Amino acid sequence: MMMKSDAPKLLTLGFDLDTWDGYGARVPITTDISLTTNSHILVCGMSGSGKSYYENALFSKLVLADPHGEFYFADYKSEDSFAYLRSCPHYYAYKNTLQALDAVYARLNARQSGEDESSNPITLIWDEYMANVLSLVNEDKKAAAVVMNKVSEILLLGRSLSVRLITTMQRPDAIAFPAGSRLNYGIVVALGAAIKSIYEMLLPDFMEQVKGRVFGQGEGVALLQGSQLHFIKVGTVQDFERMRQICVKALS
Ligand SMILES: Nc1ncnc2c1ncn2[C@@H]1O[C@H](COP(=O)(O)OP(=O)(O)OP(=O)(O)O)[C@@H](O)[C@H]1O
Repeated sequence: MMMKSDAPKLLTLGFDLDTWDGYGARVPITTDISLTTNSHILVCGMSGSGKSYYENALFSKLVLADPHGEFYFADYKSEDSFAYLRSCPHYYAYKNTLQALDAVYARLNARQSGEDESSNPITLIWDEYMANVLSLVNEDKKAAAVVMNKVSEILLLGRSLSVRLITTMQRPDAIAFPAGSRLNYGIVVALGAAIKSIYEMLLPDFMEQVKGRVFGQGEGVALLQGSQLHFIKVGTVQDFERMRQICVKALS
């Protein structure tokens, strides 16, 4: 049997934006990422909103929160933000991103069948998921559907099997998440300009609270478990070298 620990494990998502801007105080916004909660994370925002910067910072914080975690990184765009990860065995760029998905999906299936009795958290971080899916759809619709179904299965079944998905994209259109699986992101972060159509998809019940808000780069909203809305500021990374070392080690 999988041995599961449901002790709370806290991940800091950012800092309360209004307290920071109003009083200069950094009040962390944290969330439980133990097996008792749904800790799939969706990060979205337009180009330049600070997604990649946030992803690096979040990745290193997650490694510290999940010291026994296993990590895979799929980097579809494969540009400079994650270049330092290129030599890591669990880093998969451009056309190889599906290998990361297949590795994680196989682990999900092995845990589901009972063949794999481990329960340490397995996390797949997938940068530019939507762009990757759109490109697959253009190449081969059936193959793209298989990929989207695997992603949906991870979103639907991952929590209890300790398999987590973190995806970033500009617009999280429902088309890339069959069977309504987008609802299974327990943590949703939208950075930068408040795009009404994106908020309507992700925060339909919170439109009044976000009305009139303006967000700059590295600022935005975080919705936790579909019910707690926060306005967050990512803040600056204090020690890039240490952050990179933590991420490299996690993918090695
Ligand atoms: N919180 C932050 N603090 C300081 N600089 C930031 C922050 N967020 C982003 N930046 C800087 O802003 C620029 C754009 O950020 P980033 O590349 O993360 O955006 P992006 O949303 O990933 O854009 P794209 O989708 O085009 O890759 C980068 O130079 C990055 O270093």
